[in-house]
Amino acid sequence: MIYTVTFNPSLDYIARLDSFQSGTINRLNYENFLCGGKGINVSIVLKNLSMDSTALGFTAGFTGKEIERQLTDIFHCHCDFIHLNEGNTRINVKIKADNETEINGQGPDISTNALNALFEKLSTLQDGDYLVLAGSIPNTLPNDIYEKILKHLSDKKINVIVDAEGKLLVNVLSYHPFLIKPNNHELSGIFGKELTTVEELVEHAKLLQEKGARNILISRGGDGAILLTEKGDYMQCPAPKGILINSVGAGDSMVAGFVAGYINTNDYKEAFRMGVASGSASAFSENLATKPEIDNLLKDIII
Ligand SMILES: Nc1ncnc2c1ncn2[C@@H]1O[C@H](COP(=O)(O)OP(=O)(O)O)[C@@H](O)[C@H]1O
Ligand SMILES: O=P(O)(O)OC[C@H]1O[C@](O)(COP(=O)(O)O)[C@@H](O)[C@@H]1O
Repeated sequence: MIYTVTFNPSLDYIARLDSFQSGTINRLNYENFLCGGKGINVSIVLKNLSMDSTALGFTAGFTGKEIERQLTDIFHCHCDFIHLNEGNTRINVKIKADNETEINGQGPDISTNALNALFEKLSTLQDGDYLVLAGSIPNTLPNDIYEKILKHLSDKKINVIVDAEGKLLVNVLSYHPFLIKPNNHELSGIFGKELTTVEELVEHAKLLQEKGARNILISRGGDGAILLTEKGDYMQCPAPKGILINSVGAGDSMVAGFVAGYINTNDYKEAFRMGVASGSASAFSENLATKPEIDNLLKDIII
């Protein structure tokens, strides 16, 4: 089974306009509310690739209800969220004008009881399962929470994928996650310096491998991606050419594509191709990538 965990889901408010000016009234020419949050997006793209998963995490209030409605009724994903008694799941604002501006909320508090309920659900995972821990946590939680989950599961052989920033990510490395997916900015942030060339990115990703990560997928937006595998090799892939429409969820789609590709083929190169195709297919469409969109790019991706 595949499980995704989103501590901090979001209703993504996509606001499109020709140009955006702060300090004045801006009128939109397109708006939409899409359920989001990193693990949730992974579950949706997995489903688009005909792979079932269970979306776990925390939802609250009217926004939380809308996320569950969309996930179940529109995307046909299986979800098993813990409902928080107070607050509302955040709304993240994505302004698409001459450039992209994102305003991500902080998210509701997660009580100790709710946290315990998640750990209980995770106790049912079994050897061979895949677990995707993705996205930020409300800042009332300690940044070793992903590490605590891995510790809780350490007596089982779970393939853990972590897509998170800073300490939240670095703290899990000693538990040998199957895959981590920093983008180039997140990798730079971990080392406190701007990493731009392939050589610099690979050199620093290797340091994270030395700390325990098995496979590292570095996404680089329109510049493509790099994969370092546990076999000690690395490969890179340019991004397919296309028109950028909405990059929200491109990284999550890449994670979903990689996991689906690996489960189907047991081959890192194929998983990497599927990851790149899925990330770019999402970037080239208004919504998250569908299978036909992914297949259409996949045929031209050569590594
Ligand atoms: N402008 C783009 N053109 C083509 N592919 C893109 C573009 N933006 C993202 N992608 C694809 O999606 C992947 C993940 O995107 P990225 O922006 O790096 O992730 P994140 O959303 O986590 O920051 C990239 O490696 C690439 O394959
Ligand atoms: O949890 P974070 O880091 O605030 O990110 C949440 C945001 O990330 C997304 O999941 C998109 O992620 P990516 O663009 O990195 O794939 C949005 O749906 C959501 O608004």
